[in-house]
Amino acid sequence: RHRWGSPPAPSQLPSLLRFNLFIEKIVQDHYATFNKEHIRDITDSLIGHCQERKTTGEDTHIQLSDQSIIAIVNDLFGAGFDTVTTALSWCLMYAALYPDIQKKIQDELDQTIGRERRPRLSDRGTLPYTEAFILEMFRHSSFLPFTIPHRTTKATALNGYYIPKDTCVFVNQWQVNHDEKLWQDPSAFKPERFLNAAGTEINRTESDKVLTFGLGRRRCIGESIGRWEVFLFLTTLLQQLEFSLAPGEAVDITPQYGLTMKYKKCERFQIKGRFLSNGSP
Ligand code: HEM
Repeated sequence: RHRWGSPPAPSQLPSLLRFNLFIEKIVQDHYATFNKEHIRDITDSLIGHCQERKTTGEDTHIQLSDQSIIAIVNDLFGAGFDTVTTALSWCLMYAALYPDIQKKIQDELDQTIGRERRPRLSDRGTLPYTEAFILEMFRHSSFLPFTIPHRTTKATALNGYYIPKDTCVFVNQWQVNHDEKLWQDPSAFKPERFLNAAGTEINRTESDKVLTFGLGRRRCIGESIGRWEVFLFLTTLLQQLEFSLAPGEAVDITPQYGLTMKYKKCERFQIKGRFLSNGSP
């Protein structure tokens, strides 16, 4: 089965097979080294859950087969890997395109965390400009333009629209994130739009309008971990490194249509260490 529902095109099969084998091997390695006293990650936790049910003889209907464990790990990798790496690549692109904005993030990191230690998850509430930048990256790129297609299980009405049973429904997140009725100058990249006037706090009314993780019962289950990952990787990178466009590098950030949209062209960034006295990479 293709990651998110639709059947794979024949050209995708080899990489999908490789992906499945890759996950299968991870699960096998976990089985081989499993120790219920030392749960290392979600794969261990699923195996533990499975074995516990086997030994206690609990309701076998809910028992997970080994094959389902592979499928669940597969889904989590599939849904959680490309999304977070795509978010990070857009973060770096906006940082390189807007050096002043990148500098504001780095000033905030220098003032709040300093240079002696690496950023931690617990720093997140103390870096409003960085948080505003991440929100603006999600809004402006809208790299997941649509949510997963779902099907109505019964006829319903929404905002005065009648939707028959068995209709395919999904949300156009890109439209919401660029709606001129909701946003001032939606095509501009402005992290400040999410800050209060003093620049010290996130304006929750504005941030709640950004649509990135879907809506309702089938919204993303990895939202929280996804936001934390983007925060931690981005702050760790920008604390240490400065990203810029390489001279003569052809850059085209037109999003390429797909499940997650990547920018069209940028082969490399120029990267400098921030703490090296001669500034060399
Ligand atoms: C920046 C990161 C991420 C973004 C933007 C994102 C976005 C989304 C979106 C738009 C959906 C579809 C929601 C809908 O159809 O209404 C979704 C579903 C899902 N996401 Fe994420 N996601 C991210 C990270 C993750 C991570 C890290 C995981 C797992 C650890 C994950 C697991 C899932 C799963 C399992 C679903 C399907 C949920 C269901 O059908 O009930 N996602 N995600």
